[in-house]
Parts: sequence; C-alpha cells; structure tokens
Amino acid sequence: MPLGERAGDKSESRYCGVETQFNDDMPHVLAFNLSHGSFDFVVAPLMDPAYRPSLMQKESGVSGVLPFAGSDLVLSPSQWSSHVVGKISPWIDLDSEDEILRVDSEITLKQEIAWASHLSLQACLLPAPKGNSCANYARCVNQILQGLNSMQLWLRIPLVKTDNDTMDVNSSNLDDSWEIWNSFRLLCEHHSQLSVALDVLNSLPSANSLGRWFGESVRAAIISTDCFLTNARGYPCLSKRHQKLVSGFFNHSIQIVLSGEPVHSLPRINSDLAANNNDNNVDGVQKHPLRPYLDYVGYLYQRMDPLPEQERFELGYRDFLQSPLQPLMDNLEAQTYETFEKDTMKYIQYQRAICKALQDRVPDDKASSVTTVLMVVGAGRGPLVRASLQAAEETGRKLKVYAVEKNPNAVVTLHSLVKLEGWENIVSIISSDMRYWDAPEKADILVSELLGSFGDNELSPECLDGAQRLLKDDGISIPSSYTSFIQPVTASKLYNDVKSHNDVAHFETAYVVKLHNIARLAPPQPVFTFIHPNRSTDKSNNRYTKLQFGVSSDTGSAMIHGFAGYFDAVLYKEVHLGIEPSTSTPNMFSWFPIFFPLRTPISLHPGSSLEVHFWRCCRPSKVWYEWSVTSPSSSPIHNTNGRSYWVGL
Ligand SMILES: C[S@@+](CC[C@H](N)C(=O)[O-])C[C@H]1O[C@@H](n2cnc3c(N)ncnc32)[C@H](O)[C@@H]1O
Repeated sequence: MPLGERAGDKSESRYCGVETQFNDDMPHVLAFNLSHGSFDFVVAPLMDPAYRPSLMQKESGVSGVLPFAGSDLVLSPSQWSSHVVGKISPWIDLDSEDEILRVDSEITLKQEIAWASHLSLQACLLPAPKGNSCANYARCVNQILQGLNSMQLWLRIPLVKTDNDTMDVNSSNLDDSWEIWNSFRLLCEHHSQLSVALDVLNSLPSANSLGRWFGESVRAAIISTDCFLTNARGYPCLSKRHQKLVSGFFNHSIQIVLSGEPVHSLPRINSDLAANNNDNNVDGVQKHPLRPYLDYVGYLYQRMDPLPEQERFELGYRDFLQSPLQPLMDNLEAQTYETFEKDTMKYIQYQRAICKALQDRVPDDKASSVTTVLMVVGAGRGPLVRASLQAAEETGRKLKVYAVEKNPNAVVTLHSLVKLEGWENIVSIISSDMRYWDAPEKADILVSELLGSFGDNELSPECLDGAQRLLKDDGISIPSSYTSFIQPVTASKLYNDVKSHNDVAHFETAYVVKLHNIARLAPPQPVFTFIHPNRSTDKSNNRYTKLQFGVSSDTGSAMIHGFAGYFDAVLYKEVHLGIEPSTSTPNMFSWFPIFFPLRTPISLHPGSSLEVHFWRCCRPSKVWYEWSVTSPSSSPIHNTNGRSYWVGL
C-alpha cells in the first residue's frame, strides 16, 4: 500500500520498504511485513548469513545446494519482482587483505546476484564498501553489470561528510562518503544500472552537501530507527532537518526503506516482542514493530504541499530530453502554437511592456491624434497582436499593426482571427520572412518573441538584425535585450540518457529539458547578451565567453555532467521575462531549461575552480555553440564546426 496521497494529489504515490533479517520462510516474511506491516516491499537477505563458500567445500568436499531463502517456487514471480529487493550478504569484503575472505566474497556476490536475476528481482542492495579502497569490489560488480538483465544494483553508501577541520571519531577515516561512490561509479564507467541506496544516519551533513545527492542516481534512502526522536506523546518523529531531507527524497522519487529494531516503547508495541518479529500479537491485534515509524513517514508524505497544477502537468516531462525547436528552418505545428498560447503570464508581461512603450512614445495629450505603428514580427497565430491591441486600449493610444509571419499555415489562422475579431481596419497581415519584407512604412515599436530556452538559440538575433531596417531610428524593440546563463550541474540521469545513444553526436547536442533530478552546484552566470536594435558598429553575432565557477567548501566534491542553460529577457525598461532561477517569471511554462552535456563528466573538488568556455559561431547557413572545460581538467571542445548540433538559418 503506497504511503497514501500527498494532500489530495492522486497523481503520484510513494512506496516504503523495510529491511529484514534472514528468514528462509519467505512467504512469512512477505505476509508479516506487507499484509500486517503495510510495507510495500522488503529488502531481504537471499542467503544464510553463516554461509561461506570456503567452509562449504571444507565441510562436504563438494559444493552442494546453496543455502538460499527457499526455492523460487515459494513466491510467485510477481511477488518476487514487485515485493522483494535482494540484500546481498553484508559480510562480503572484496577489498579485504584476507584472501580467503576476498575469494569467498566474490563467489558469494556472484551467486547471490545470479539467484536474484533468476528471480527477476528489480533490484539488489549491495553492501557498502568496507574501506576507502573499493577497486576489487568495483571490478567484480562491473563484471556482473556487463551481463546483467534489467536489475538495478543499489550500492549502499552511508550519508557521511565531516567538516575537514573536525575529526569525527565515529566516521573512521571516511570524510566524505560521496568520494567512495564517485570512485566506485568511475571504475564502473557510470553504468546506468548502478545506483545508490543512501544510509541515513542520525547526524546529517550540511544542506549543500546533501543537495549533491539529488543529481546522483539515488534509488533508495535507508532510514534507521536510530534517526528517530520521540515526540511528546512517545511516538517516533524526525528532526526538522531529517524531515526536510525525507521530503526531498519524496520529491525526487527516492524510495524510503526503514531499518533497525524499534527503539520506542509505545503502549501497544512491546519491543521485546517486536524483536522476535514472528509473534507481535498484542491484544489479539498483530502489529508490526516498525508500524509507528512507517505511519510517521506516511504522515510526512501526506503533509507535503500539493504539487501546483503546472508542476503536475509537467511531471511527465521531468528529466526527459527533447530537441530544441528550429522555428526558422521548420514551420511550427498547431499544437505547438496552442501550448504557447496557454501561457497567460508571457502575454501579460508583453502587454505590460507594450503599455509602457506606448505611453513613453505618445504623451497623454497626443493620445487621440498620434497613431503608433507597431509590427509584430513572428506573429504566429496572433497572441502578441491581441496583447498589443489590448495595451492600446488600456493606455488609450491609437495603433496600426502589421503582423508579419513566415509560416503560411499560421497566416491562415491570422486571417481568420482578424476577420473574427473585426480588426480589419487596424491589422495588416504580411505573409513573409521579416528579414526580406519591404514595408510600406517604418515602425515605432517592433514586437517579437523568437526566444529559445538559451535566449538566442532560436536565432532571434539574426531575425531581428534582418528586421531592424523596419524600425524608425528612434524606434523601440520589445524585447530590448536578452542574456543567456549557464550553471554547472550534477545530472546523472541525463548523462546516462545521452550516453545510451553510444555516439559522440548526442554528447554535442543541447537539449530542452524540465530539469528535476539534478544538483545545481553554483549560481548561474551570464554568457551572451544581445541588444535590439543593435546600433553598434559591430554587427557580428559571434560570441565567446570564459567563465569560472567555484563549489562551496561545505558542499564537498561533486561531479559535473554538464550545464543547465537559461535566459532572461528585458522586454522594456523594468519589465522582464525569463527562466533564470533567481529572477524567473512566476507561473510561466513556455520554456524549460536547456542542457549542454559533457562527454566525460568532471569531478570538482572544493577550492578548485571550474573554467568553462562557450562560443556562439555563425555562418550564412547556420548558427551553433561550441563548449569546453579547461580547469580542473580539459575536456574536448564539443561540437566543433557545429558538426553535431546547429540551428539552420
Ligand atoms: C516562438 S513563436 C511565437 C509566436 C507568437 N508570437 C506567440 O507568442 O505565440 C515564433 C514565431 O515566429 C515565426 N518566425 C520565426 N522566424 C521568422 C522570420 N524570420 N520571419 C517571420 N516569422 C518568423 C515562427 O514561424 C513562429 O510563428
């Protein structure tokens, strides 16, 4: 049974598992934890913990039947795959100095994974690496990964990061467990079936350091009963920081697993009985010893704010890579226009900007005598024409509008709109590319919306440069400028999706994507700015920018899989529009961010800085970006000559 509903939100559910002891009666394990305990799945050992291959051979002389938890027949295939995560024997230590232990570990790991694959389990939990060195463990797991069915391997990693200046005796010589994960996954070449199960302990690292994990492939968070505090009524509860972390897990679809013995003696829960798992029968009601902990986790889930409608609508787009539009080379389809047109906020901002421009252009005392010539260039199906007419009405200014559109299909809609609305005397429709139209007169105001997620990536600069001759010398362009931004991110899911294509071209392409499971490692920085009209003598739209990013010391080291890209546009004076996170226009959904991947992810240590280069390159037929990193290590230059990704003119 999922953790209930999130404040009336039926669109998502979350599941909660429980870590169990070895028990060769698997039907009982399921009945007890699922039916009576209301957990959704168990993380259960598959093999007797006393088993050691070396002892077996010594004892019997031959290797006999392995001490697995019952035959595959004891549960149905769907029970095995939906309700059991295999817990690999925690004693295994593939990097031990003791060769017998090392060999036993490798044999056992392979036997257990083979058995779990045979059962079609969805995942197995691998024990945490024992020390700071994990090369042999990683080698063995990597071998397994090469031939594995679709099963996920969750590497257990304790959530530990001590400040460098405080030596925590409890954490042995482990300063930052992220380093172990990083080392392990680098050795396994970022294999997409290798992910993390975080062991949440009662003390938590800093918020920045925790944030890194949301860009990693974390599938589960194991919360020990030791993490729980006791509320005034004697029930388990979590500290504010743990609560926030658990909400983060819910938001990032990380499954919760409860683990450990009950540490709260509640009226109806006797912990002695509870430890015995089998017969927790109090007052004739069989109650799972961890039920109060599960109830609390369910309460945290249900207490979360409901997802705003827009977020709910965008759920299916989360971390889904899309190719950016080519609105100049291709003609947009009706459904694309329809999506744009629903974005009320975008048109509200344009209308505000047009109102201000009209008022600046024509003083109140001339409002009834002066007619402003306004051109909407790239009018689509007319929403900016409507916004312009509404602005004229709102400010009492007289307007003459030219709606210029190069997509003949959208022009059909424009004609019927003008007729339907009775705008024939005010609006002229021009079916032409704005760069080549010979206008009968010049415009006071040129309104356009040719912006991509990265601002200039849909060739607004090239189109508006071509249309600038339509504007009077003192005319106004709305937008008057736009700036792109980038920010380094951990985005292991996106990286693996790009990698799955097995070619360089996909790593040299920018994608539009609703970023979700990512960690933003430093604040965004501006990349390229374009100003309209461009009155400078330098008309080139080629650009080059070098940026330096640092990661704060309390974050710890982090992996950079690529760059999130955004834009901010100044429509007119203080009216702006954009998706740069710190200034983004609320409730606007026309643009998801853009993502520029890196062919090889780069680890960044605190104190070192990341040096990034971005180029915008133009030829008569196409525009493209190239990008590279030169510090802390050099990447290749991505997308040389626009060989993999470009926007056609
Ligand atoms: C992003 S859409 C915006 C459409 C509309 N203004 C809106 O807000 O819904 C850009 C529009 O500009 C048109 N467009 C792009 N480049 C153009 C050009 N050079 N000349 C004329 N129209 C162009 C496209 O066909 C498309 O209809």
